[in-house]
Amino acid sequence: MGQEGEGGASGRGRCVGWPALDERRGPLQASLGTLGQRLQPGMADSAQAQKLVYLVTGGCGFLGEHVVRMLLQREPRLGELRVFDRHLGPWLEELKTGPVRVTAIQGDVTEAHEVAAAVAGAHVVIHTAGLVDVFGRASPETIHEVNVQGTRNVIEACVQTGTRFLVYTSSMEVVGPNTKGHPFYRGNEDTLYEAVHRHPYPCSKALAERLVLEANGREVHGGLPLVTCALRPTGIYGEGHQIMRDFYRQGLRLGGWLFRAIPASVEHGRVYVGNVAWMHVLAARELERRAALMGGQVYFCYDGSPYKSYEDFNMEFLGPCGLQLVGARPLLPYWLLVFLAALNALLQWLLRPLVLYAPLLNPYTLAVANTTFTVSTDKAQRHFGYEPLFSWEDSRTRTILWVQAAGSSAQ
Ligand SMILES: NC(=O)C1=CN([C@@H]2O[C@H](COP(=O)(O)OP(=O)(O)OC[C@H]3O[C@@H](n4cnc5c(N)ncnc54)[C@H](O)[C@@H]3O)[C@@H](O)[C@H]2O)C=CC1
Ligand SMILES: C[C@H](CCCC(C)(C)O)[C@H]1CC[C@H]2[C@@H]3[C@H](O)CC4=CC(=O)CC[C@]4(C)[C@H]3CC[C@]12C
Repeated sequence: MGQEGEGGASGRGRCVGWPALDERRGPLQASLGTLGQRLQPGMADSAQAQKLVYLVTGGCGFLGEHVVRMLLQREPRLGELRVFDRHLGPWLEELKTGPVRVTAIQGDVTEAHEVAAAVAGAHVVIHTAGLVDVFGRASPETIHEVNVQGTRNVIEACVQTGTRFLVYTSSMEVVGPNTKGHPFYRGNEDTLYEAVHRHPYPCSKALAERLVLEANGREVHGGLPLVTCALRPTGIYGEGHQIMRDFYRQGLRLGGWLFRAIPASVEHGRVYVGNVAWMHVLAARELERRAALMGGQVYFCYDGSPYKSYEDFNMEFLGPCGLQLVGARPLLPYWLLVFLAALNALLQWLLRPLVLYAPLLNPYTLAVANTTFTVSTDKAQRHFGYEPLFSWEDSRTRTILWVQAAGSSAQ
């Protein structure tokens, strides 16, 4: 296991009301058969020029697409790129004409045999697939199944087939904000914080992250050790960010106005998607060479994005697109927001048999938006030489251009 991060913001908090890890064992072991004997990949004995097979799960999602494109642009050792997702994007077709073999695999991470087939023969797995739901769209069981059991299936597939390097997309949410609303101010991977989760999403990410870190050092098929690490993005923004697009459309519907709900003093950690993708690519590349240092470690994702409240940060992009945020202070008292959030939760529960009611405001999203959570760390730089690829100015410009295009295409 790793040498850093013990006892700090390690995400080994409590998931209130959730099953312990060992209660759900995956069926992969049984279903694999002789799959693991087909290929025995390992970068340790690879010649310098050997081309590598990468697998990106969730490769058609917001982050996954950026990871896929980043690998194609910036990973010279890439020989084949497997993109695994439940829903494949049409944009994948254009990538198939390039020099690197791109294999699109439609599959479900909860299906152990599908994961095993995709992993077999891969040198590196970047596991970004996940169910990102803090709005109550999916059931807690489904979130657990995809995020925890899906991750377990990925780990078991690596072990069975001999894949040695696994990078997991975790989340800041494995640390907090916690249910008590304690601020996490410019914290790092070692900052002490009481991680207590009640919501299914952070619970599932925390459990999955633990699985990944505990799998570090396990012997994979062929006898070599598995090397794993977890990256924890804060709130990701950039091209493809659906919530940003939704806020833009909402603002347009309201005649160009958005109304402040959260005090400007509440700082929220944000990181540009291109930099998060770059961090994944670098971590995956360096895992072999720096296995002793990086194995079993967690890294927050960070870049030069400014510390601001969630709404003020969004205005960095929505402002240049013509929207205005009304109010230097929240227009509604906080108790009223709490009441409205609770009302939304009640309505969601009452209406569930008839219709899915899943507004942005609920007790959980309000608590997250209203709690300071920012990171300040250089661990990724120290461990694997990460420097942001995109400056804040680049990230901002790229995001503005995307919001403008995405917003106008909806009109
Ligand atoms: N969006 C954010 O601000 C943050 C996201 N993350 C993590 O980053 C990862 C990617 O998130 P996003 O790109 O934002 O979400 P996304 O929803 O855009 O992408 C997730 C992808 O996973 C795929 N997927 C979902 N269930 C699957 C299944 N059962 N089998 C196969 N594929 C499946 C989806 O089809 C989708 O393409 C997730 O693991 C999430 O927890 C972490 C921190 C912040
Ligand atoms: C939707 C929230 C903002 C609405 C607040 C309102 C209704 C008062 O205007 C978003 C505020 C913070 C976001 C979350 C945060 O960025 C951390 C996340 C990490 C993840 O791993 C997944 C996404 C998210 C939970 C993100 C979701 C939207 C917010 C709650």
